[in-house]
Amino acid sequence: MDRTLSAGQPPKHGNQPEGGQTAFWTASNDQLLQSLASRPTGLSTAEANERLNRYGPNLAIVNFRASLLAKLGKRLAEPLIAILLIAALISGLTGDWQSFVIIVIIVLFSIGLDIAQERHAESTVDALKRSVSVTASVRRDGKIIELLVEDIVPGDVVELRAGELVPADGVVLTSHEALANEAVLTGEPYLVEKRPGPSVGASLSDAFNALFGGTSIVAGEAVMLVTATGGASRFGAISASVQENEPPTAFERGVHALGMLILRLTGFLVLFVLLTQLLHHGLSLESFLFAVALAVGLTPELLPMVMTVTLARGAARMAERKVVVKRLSAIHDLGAMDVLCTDKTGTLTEAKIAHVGSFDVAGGDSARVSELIRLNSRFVSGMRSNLDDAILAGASLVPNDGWTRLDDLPFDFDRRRASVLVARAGEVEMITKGAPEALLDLCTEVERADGTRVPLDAAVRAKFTDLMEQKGLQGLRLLGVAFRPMPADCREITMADEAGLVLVGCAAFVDPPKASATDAVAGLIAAGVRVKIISGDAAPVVHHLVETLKLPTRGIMTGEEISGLTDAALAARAQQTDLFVRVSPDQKSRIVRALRRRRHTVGFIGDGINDAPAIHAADVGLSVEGGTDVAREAADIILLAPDLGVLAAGVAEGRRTYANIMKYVRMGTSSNFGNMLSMALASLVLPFLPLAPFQILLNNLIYDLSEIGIPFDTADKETLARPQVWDMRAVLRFTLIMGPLSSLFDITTFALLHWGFGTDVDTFRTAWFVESIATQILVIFIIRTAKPVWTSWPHPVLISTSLGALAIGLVLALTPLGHFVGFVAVPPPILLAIIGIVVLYLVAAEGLKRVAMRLPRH
Ligand SMILES: Nc1ncnc2c1ncn2[C@@H]1O[C@H](COP(=O)(O)OP(=O)(O)OP(=O)(O)O)[C@@H](O)[C@H]1O
Ligand SMILES: [Mg+2]
Repeated sequence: MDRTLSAGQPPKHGNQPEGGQTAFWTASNDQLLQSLASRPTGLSTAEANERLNRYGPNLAIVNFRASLLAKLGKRLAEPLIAILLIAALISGLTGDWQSFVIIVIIVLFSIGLDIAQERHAESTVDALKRSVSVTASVRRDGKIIELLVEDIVPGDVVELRAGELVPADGVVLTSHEALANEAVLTGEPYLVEKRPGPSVGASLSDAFNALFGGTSIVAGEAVMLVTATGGASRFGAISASVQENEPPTAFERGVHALGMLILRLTGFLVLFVLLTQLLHHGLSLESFLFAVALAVGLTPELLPMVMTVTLARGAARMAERKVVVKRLSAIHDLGAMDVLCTDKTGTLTEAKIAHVGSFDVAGGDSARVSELIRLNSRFVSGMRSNLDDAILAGASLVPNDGWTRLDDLPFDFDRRRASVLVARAGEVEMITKGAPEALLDLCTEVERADGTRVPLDAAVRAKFTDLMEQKGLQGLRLLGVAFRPMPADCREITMADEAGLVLVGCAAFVDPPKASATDAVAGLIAAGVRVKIISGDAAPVVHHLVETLKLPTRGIMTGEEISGLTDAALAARAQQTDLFVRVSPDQKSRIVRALRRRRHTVGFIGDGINDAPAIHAADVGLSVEGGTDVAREAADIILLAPDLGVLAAGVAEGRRTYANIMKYVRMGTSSNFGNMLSMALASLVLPFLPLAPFQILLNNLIYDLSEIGIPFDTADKETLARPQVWDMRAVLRFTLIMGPLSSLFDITTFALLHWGFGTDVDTFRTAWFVESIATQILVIFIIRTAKPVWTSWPHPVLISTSLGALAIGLVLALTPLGHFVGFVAVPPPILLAIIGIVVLYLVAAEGLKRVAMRLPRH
């Protein structure tokens, strides 16, 4: 079999089964270049365009956005809608065309609204996502260009650096200490070294020369030849299934559980009504249709629409404040978030790092330190950090000092250092820079200002440690600098060479604190969000920052302490601690998981490679526009302006979303449910049905209309002031208080009409219709807020949809138009009595809601 050929000819669409892909990594690079008709300098634009047409875009999920038809199909299959459609069918078959038409309108209305809103939401989110999409450096026409990942084709040659995502499947052409994180593919947290092949084994674990789309480079650099893109790549198939089964948020689970509960209650109620009707009046078509109409009335068919619209509006509003939401449901998590973890650079500081000086072991100014650290930064490969930029800021670009680079060991966040091997006039030296405390442990000697070397004894060590502490407390970030003379024939270095070093001193950097952070943190704390700082930097620097910004924090833990703790012990400690210093990337995510174990809803904001695992582990992962690709890819939300202040606005948005969905839920569980329940009960006592089946449906349709405005509503300051988490007990409490209240007034109405006024069937139904519509709709103004109704003003859209729907209902019931649906003129005394009951109900609801909405005590 010609495996190289099939690797070069990926299918245009479709998911190849995992493992169904050939082991392209067993072919030599020359073979692959040949079969892909490519060369190390890359493709030409013409070739690339032709291939883009042939193979399609490099998207993990081809046509993931389902077609309109598929969306329609999905919705028609939902149980709620299925119930409605069966009901319509039965009505139609039994000749009840009015019910048939009304149910069909309800279905079309709810599905149409839902799909339209979802499409709108998708296009909003897609546009936003595109604005933060990831690019790759591709060799085209002999130049290096930044290209959207989706435009990459088989045969492309891509340059990868630490912090970047691998955009497609391919092989390593050349590499320099490249380490890949393939956890998405293998589940293994270890970093895998990548170097040119071919490899001999066909299994995934042998593929040291293969790079897979969706994994990332965390250290070093590599140049890759793309062999498969889009759905033909290995990760394409996996991510398609992952994406579809994204686990629901706690909030979505709660809403779903409630939906199922209502569904079950509905089933029970319908059977109950059917049975009693059967016993009382024998089998009748009308009572059957009545039961069906009750079921329709009980279904919260607008819930999906309310969820999508509130989220999409939330996303759009957040976009205005330069916050891009990649995963819509993250808005819920943001509203529920009660702990925010942040790294230091960029969020709490300006990330404008400047190299302000260097000192030797005795604390004196040192030009030697500056010279060595510059050599290191100049020759080191891999990710260029902002510290390197600061070091090289003043230096000339191509200094003619005779030094040449032989080899290097790029920076990674676990070693926290970087080394270069350099030579000049036969003299070979390794120069290492990194976190000074750790560097100190690798040193055996120190170089003094006069150039002499002395052993690094306890006294020197203590003095130097003291010095670092002092400088750190002044807010200076430090990088230690050391060197090691190497044999003249040395051409390569390994990690084992990073020992027996000669310490020279430290370079000092400033990164000004961000003044706006003080208010932003205060705002978050006032909103019930605890802020924790998780930094790879040293304790004194973080302390200084916290003091300068006057951040209220308690407790501190170091990475060293954390590494000695079990997950359970860490969970207990992490809750009480706000500062974490010298932590590794892995520890950042351990802290996040520990806090989640303690039932906190945790946010994590960061920009580096070292933050990506924690961003991924958090309930809501946040990154910033300038962050590394891996961090931005792992994030659910991206801040275009790295400002914690906008985050407070995002949190408020999440809570508003939550509040509005709760309004719909409360309406459904109390007034609507109460009404339907009353009707079921009344049907047992009354010699006739309280409403004709299609009148119930009409009632339901008008009620639905009144609720379209809910997603637009405003939320009270009090609601925005604390994290909002789905609380089933609170929902049940509300239902058990407000539901019976509504039933009480319904039954009073029944009694008054039937026994008090002794009305005939049609008058009864007309009057009941008016009472039912008015109470159901108007109560929204009461239960939309926990505050006295007159102190909280609803959004104009909600006012108009509610009052508009009410007007339609009243016109239908009280004007000659009502004759078409079986209504008659209601005598004024009855009308007055109904108005009285409605007013009394609203007053009672206003009085009781405080009890019903009282927060559970923690
Ligand atoms: N380019 C580099 N070369 C050598 N050492 C480095 C380099 N960059 C960072 N370090 C060391 O690694 C440590 C951790 O890196 P860094 O401070 O970026 O972590 P972090 O968790 O992102 O911190 P922050 O909270 O400031 O964002 C630094 O304090 C420094 O000692
Ligand atoms: Mg950082």
